[in-house]
Amino acid sequence: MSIVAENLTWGVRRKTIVRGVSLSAAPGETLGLIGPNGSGKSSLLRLLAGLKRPHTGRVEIFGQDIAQVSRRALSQQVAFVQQSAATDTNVTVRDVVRLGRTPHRSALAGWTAADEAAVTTALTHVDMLGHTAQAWQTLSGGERQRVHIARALAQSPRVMFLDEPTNHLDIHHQIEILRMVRDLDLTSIVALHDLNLAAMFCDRIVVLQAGSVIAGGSPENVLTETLLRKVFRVEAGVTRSLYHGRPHIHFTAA
Ligand SMILES: Nc1ncnc2c1ncn2[C@@H]1O[C@H](COP(=O)(O)OP(=O)(O)OP(=O)(O)O)[C@@H](O)[C@H]1O
Repeated sequence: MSIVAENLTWGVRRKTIVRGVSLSAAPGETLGLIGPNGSGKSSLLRLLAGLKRPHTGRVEIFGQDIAQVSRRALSQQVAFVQQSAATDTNVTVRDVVRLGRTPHRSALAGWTAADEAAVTTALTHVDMLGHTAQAWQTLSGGERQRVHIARALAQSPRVMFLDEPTNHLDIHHQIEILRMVRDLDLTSIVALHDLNLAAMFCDRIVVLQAGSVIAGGSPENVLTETLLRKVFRVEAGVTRSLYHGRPHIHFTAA
């Protein structure tokens, strides 16, 4: 397994936010994390990426307990695309993406051709090569999001955590980014609000409710009308799409 989490619990003061979560992801798998607002998706991703320490439980990435690994060693393997991540203002798009190479560079070595190639490939993947020299603060919301994804890709991670990566993106780029995440040769766990996109692009889906995993499995097995009613409080019909063969959710407007 690429990622194994066992019995993760975390909270603040008397509030438990992540409750006994166990999950795993196989090499190359795209695992979707869904759940209502406040169900603990971002908190869980931060635990998995080692940005927060769990109160109980452990996370292993490629067999190593992340609590025992240095931050630098961890960031050579793991990239995290956070929700609305801030970036210093007086920098270009290229500068932001170059930061992704930091974990792979030593204090003595200069900027290498391999670093340059990783940056160019990452910018190409997110369709931002034409904006390389543009000032970060002049980008649109969706362009900023794509540049943050490029920074994570430039890190050449083996595992990627993405928190709502399709926020701010138009439908073309939502589909392009998720297709890319699915097709990249790395393991990813991605929090998504759009359940139809989760159905289309995730190999498996884990459902969080009030900090606990209440369902997990293939999109077909997880995205049922009963679950949508119980967890998301919506009435919906689920059919098999004629276009991609995955479940498609039809919400009622009445
Ligand atoms: N540091 C903190 N202090 C207090 N409460 C917190 C803290 N971090 C998270 N929470 C609370 O924990 C709950 C889960 O938050 P989290 O951001 O993990 O949920 P989420 O599923 O990602 O939500 P959304 O879908 O709205 O992004 C929320 O009620 C949030 O207010």
